[in-house]
Amino acid sequence: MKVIDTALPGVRIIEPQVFGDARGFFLESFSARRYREAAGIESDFVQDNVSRSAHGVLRGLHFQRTRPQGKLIQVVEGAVFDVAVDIDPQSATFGQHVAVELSADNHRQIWIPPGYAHGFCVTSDTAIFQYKCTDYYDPADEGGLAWNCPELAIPWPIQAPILSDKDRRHPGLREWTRAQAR
Ligand SMILES: Cc1cn([C@H]2C[C@H](O)[C@@H](COP(=O)(O)OP(=O)(O)O[C@H]3O[C@@H](C)C(=O)[C@@H](O)[C@H]3O)O2)c(=O)[nH]c1=O
Repeated sequence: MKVIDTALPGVRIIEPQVFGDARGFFLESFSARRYREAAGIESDFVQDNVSRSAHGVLRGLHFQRTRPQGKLIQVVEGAVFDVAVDIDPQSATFGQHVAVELSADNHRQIWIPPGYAHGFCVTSDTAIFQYKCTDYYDPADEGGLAWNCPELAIPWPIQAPILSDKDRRHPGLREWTRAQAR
């Protein structure tokens, strides 16, 4: 498998080895020892999630405030534009993002360590999105940032995405940072 570093500390793109034959293909989507040795993922995953979304759906930007989740993400049907944002005010890359296409065709995964905001939008007719998490979901701990915050300047490939009510109400980076400092 191939591991590609990104501009954000610890955020890595992983290309699993794909074994194709006349029947289709096979790949290992996670293996604790190899992902630790090759990609530096030490984590114990405790929760696996699957979501299905239609074209133009955007979920994000999400994080958990006190129990941040590391996420190992892949798409098993369709394609998404996936984004991680550095939300650590002490970080040299605070406010910067990494974006990658994850699709059922390119088999790419992204590893986002705990402490980043994450979101994606669906560029295919539908997408099935699958991810492993290093901590449990806690609705009381959820935080969010506005997907279209001008300071983040994320080049989303979709202009008028379909959002949840919750995702329409998130603050921008500056407002969120100010609220943290209080
Ligand atoms: C995320 C999550 C949601 N839920 C429930 C809560 C709610 O009723 C329903 C839908 O929740 P949401 O609207 O928050 O789902 P969604 O917008 O898909 O949330 C996800 O977005 C992506 C971008 C992430 O990074 C994930 O960590 C997660 O925040 O599912 C769980 O039971 N467990 C979970 O782990």
